Amino acid sequence: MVDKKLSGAGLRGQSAGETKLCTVGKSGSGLTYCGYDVSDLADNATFEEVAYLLFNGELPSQAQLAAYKTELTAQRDLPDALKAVLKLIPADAHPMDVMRTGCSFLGNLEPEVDFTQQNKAANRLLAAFPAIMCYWYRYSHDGVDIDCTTDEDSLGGHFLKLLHGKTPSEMHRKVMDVSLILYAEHEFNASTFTARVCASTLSDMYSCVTGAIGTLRGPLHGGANEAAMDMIQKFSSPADAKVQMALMLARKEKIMGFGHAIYSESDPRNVIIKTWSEKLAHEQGDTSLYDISVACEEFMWDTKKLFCNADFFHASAYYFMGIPTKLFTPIFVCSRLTGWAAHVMEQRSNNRIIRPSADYVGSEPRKVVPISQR
Ligand SMILES: CC(=O)SCCNC(=O)CCNC(=O)[C@H](O)C(C)(C)COP(=O)(O)OP(=O)(O)OC[C@H]1O[C@@H](n2cnc3c(N)ncnc32)[C@H](O)[C@@H]1OP(=O)(O)O
Ligand SMILES: O=C([O-])CC(=O)C(=O)O
Repeated sequence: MVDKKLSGAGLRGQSAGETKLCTVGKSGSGLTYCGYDVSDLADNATFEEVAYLLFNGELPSQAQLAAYKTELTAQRDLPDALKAVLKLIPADAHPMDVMRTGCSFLGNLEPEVDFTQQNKAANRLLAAFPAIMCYWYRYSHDGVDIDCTTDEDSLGGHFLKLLHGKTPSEMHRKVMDVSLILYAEHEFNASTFTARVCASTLSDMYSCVTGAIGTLRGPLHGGANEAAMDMIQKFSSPADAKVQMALMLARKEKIMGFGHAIYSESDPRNVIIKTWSEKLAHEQGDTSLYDISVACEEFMWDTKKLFCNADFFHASAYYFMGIPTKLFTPIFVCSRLTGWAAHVMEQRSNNRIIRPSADYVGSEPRKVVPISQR
């Protein structure tokens, strides 16, 4: 086997197509959606505006946003047949498997019959994902058959109310909204590339998204926010974090929530969610988990020059809002659905089946020896 880095393993550094949707790490850092800096969007737009931007290429006017939100709000409830399926999934199932099944099953009930329905299918999934996650969670964990509609205006607020059964604070609504914006789109990351490969065969939207969910599930990708949470909860103090992490590195373990395939200097989403994590820590009057997280960040930079990616401070931020760890990656799904669907639409608009080649490193040509002689 040749050296992974020299051989271009993981297609690193190779262009696999064009996109108008996003730039990532152009100068070591930096993230833009359709030309807008992500920090500008996080400060001055809502997640629904970002979803509209990714699907339409432009930010909405006031009237367009109002119409879009009305459309989304009307589609939040789930069909009874889907609720019945979600009720069958046990409490110890992984919620990403629930999301995958929920997406796939909805595709059976409301198929995307042809590509003129692509926006309809994408918006339906966007509106329904919080309920798919929370309906299953509340039924399997609390035995409650929740109402899948709420009076919350934003998707983030809607999710929090479904989960906690009470009206979220203004600050929690804002943090959810920012989080959904930060996770919305990221060029040809592994899950989006999965969706584009699937789209390139002219498959349907639900298949593209179902495949992408499976790819996001892994701890080297979206699953890192859960893995980071599991790790920081094991540390008793900032000093302990540094000792434990040194031991992990000595054992050649990966530290989840650090490093990135594209950014070389920093992940611009980190500073934004870190700021909110700190505010949430102060709001709830216990900064110990935030302090431990900061110690992890300092240690990884000092010892390995590795920086936090988007996932690391999302862990503590979600924790401070009372979100169970196992739902962290499904929230990523609720957001990244917008990027996936936008890429599916872009792929379809100028399609050629994605089919790279492989360098063959197997046996020389040989003949089949009859089974009795092997
Ligand atoms: C939203 C997202 O999906 S962001 C990514 C979320 N994933 C994680 O946080 C998982 C932890 N991080 C990682 O596994 C990696 O950094 C990835 C998967 C994100 C990127 O992988 P790659 O592009 O292959 O990493 P890269 O080639 O830059 O690694 C360089 C070196 O740093 C090491 N390294 C990279 N990240 C880490 C880490 N988190 N912990 C310890 N070592 C690391 C690699 O093992 C490699 O070491 P080596 O030269 O001795 O082999
Ligand atoms: O781009 C990547 O490889 C991973 C990532 O940060 C994301 O998908 O948000």
